[in-house]
Amino acid sequence: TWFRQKPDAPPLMPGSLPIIGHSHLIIGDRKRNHFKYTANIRNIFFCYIYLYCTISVITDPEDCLTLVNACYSKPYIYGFAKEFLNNGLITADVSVWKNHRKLLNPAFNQQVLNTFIDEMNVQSRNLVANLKSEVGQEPFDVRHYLITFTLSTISRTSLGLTAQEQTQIDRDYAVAIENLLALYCDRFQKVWLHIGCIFDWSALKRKQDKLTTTLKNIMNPIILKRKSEMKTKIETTHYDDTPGKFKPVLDQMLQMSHEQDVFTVDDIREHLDTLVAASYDTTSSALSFILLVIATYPEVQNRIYNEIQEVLQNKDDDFSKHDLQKLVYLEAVMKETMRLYPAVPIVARQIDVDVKLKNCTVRANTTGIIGVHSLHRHPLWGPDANEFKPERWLDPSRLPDNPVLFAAFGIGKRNCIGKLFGMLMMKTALAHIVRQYHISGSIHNVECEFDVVLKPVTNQHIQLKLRS
Ligand code: HEM
Repeated sequence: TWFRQKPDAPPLMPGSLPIIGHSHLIIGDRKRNHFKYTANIRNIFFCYIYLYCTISVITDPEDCLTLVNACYSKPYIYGFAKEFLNNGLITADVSVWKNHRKLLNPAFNQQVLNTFIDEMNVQSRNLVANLKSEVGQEPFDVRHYLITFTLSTISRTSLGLTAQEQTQIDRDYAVAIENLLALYCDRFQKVWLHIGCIFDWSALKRKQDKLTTTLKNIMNPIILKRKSEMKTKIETTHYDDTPGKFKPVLDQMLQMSHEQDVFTVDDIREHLDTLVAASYDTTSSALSFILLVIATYPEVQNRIYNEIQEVLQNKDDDFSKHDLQKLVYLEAVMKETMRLYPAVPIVARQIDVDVKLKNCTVRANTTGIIGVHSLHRHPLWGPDANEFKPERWLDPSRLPDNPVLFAAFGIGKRNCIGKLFGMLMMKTALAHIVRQYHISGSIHNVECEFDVVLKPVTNQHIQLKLRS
């Protein structure tokens, strides 16, 4: 109330009642909590407003940029994952984040990513092979196939694992990390467990400790083993540092740690766990939406298929970096889907200092929410902002001038470090799938759930037919 009384305070969202604010809008049965997509987003915003009276949802592109350039901290709920991810980029305090992000940025540049394409092809072929069991069958939920694909690709390229280590990641690590992320969501919804001393005595905390220990016990031996192998190679001058050669992110961090004395073993584990946690749910969810869109529009699917046929000389070859660059229509479809159905529909920042926006001031010690979903359907996209039109991405004059309006990977300096990685991994997988299968289904009646990311959960089934 004190904040709202200030003359330059942000306007209050409609629907607020005295004392209870917007909380009446989130009371309802399970069905109501499974809103259709747009309603679901509204629900999320209300939920936030209910939980934190001092929250501002920002949807003006210039204001969004002003805010993310002024504030790099994350709100306190990110602290739920601190015990597990600590100095990892998502949860790190600003001083550590600035330093580590600068060090890690080169590990995700285009040159390095090009060396990951072979592995992406291998994992995409595995995905296509796994999907074979669904060909000609009833409609099915593709999500768990996509999770397996994403997890294998990210762990192979980040960790460079042996087949045996990879099996453990696919089996034990995947289950534990999924359970841990679900646990954070559970805590988020039980507001009383936000209070540290109450949470510390809860069954949820005991479960969290067990899962965190399991995950640390899987990752730590992998790092220590590789560290000692690398040390031996460096000491015996057998270490191959040829530029352009595949080097997993783990090896890049170990090399930095050796040469610049920067990362501890704990830091490295936290970064690797963060990469897995930040990538597998987001990427598999984005891929689910894209497959659903491709399934919905047969003419779009045909155009993608024809583009693939034109680009590949030998129809069964792997996709090279040049082939992938030429798949411009596929990329347009990916971006347009991420615009209409962003896997991360909101991004949050802790506001550390008063920030003056165009028409109001958001106060220090409150939370700012960047409304990604609203930016993506902003009137600046034109009168067809709510329509699926991939062609707009092929003609720069049809795109809004302000790039902030596409925020699927966040905006500003603390945006997604895996943006290019995610796009490359998804493009390779989609090209392999569309080349092999004809997909049918519909996105129109899909209902979504929002936990860590937004994902399709009802009416999301697709069907596959082998292409002749
Ligand atoms: C389609 C796939 C993906 C989507 C939609 C996505 C989206 C996002 C978004 C919206 C953020 C938050 C930015 C912010 O707070 O402003 C983020 C952060 C992050 N993402 Fe992604 N991401 C994807 C894939 C990946 C992949 C493949 C990786 C790893 C290789 C990754 C690693 C990260 C990390 C480490 C952060 C934290 C960055 C920081 O705070 O410096 N993401 N991502």
